[in-house]
Amino acid sequence: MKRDIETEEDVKLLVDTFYAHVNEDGLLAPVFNDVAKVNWQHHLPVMYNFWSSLLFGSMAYKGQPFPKHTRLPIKQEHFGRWVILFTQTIEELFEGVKAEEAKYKAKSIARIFQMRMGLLSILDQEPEMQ
Ligand code: HEM
Repeated sequence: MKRDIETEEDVKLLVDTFYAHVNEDGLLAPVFNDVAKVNWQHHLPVMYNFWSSLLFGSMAYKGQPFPKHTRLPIKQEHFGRWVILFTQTIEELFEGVKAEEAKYKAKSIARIFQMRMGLLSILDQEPEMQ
């Protein structure tokens, strides 16, 4: 039986596994590596802090995520894939209340980003992302 997300080590495993999947994905990997030229040694610890703040209220993340995304060439299909990979990663590794919370928060933030980028209207049905 799988465990829930309980420790900082669990968050690290979640983030590392998720971005490993992102890096194998034909749609998302080029955005991170070719367009944004992400420095993974920098980005991964930022994402540990982000998810630790969201799930455990650690307050370790102090940034503003949205502006980092506005100039990326990303559309609904990219967000859809991001959410699928994130959901699959959680389900691969964990189960429980925090695991459900992480999936829900990821979906909600993806939806808010898309609305702010004009990719999704408040009236749109939630796309099938499961
Ligand atoms: C199509 C989907 C997405 C793509 C392609 C994408 C790509 C990126 C890129 C390229 C960066 C900048 C990394 C760097 O240069 O250091 C970034 C940062 C970040 N992204 Fe995303 N992202 C996506 C969706 C999301 C979603 C849904 C969330 C939240 C649930 C999220 C949270 C963040 C956070 C917290 C940062 C760090 C911002 C900072 O440096 O403070 N991203 N993302």
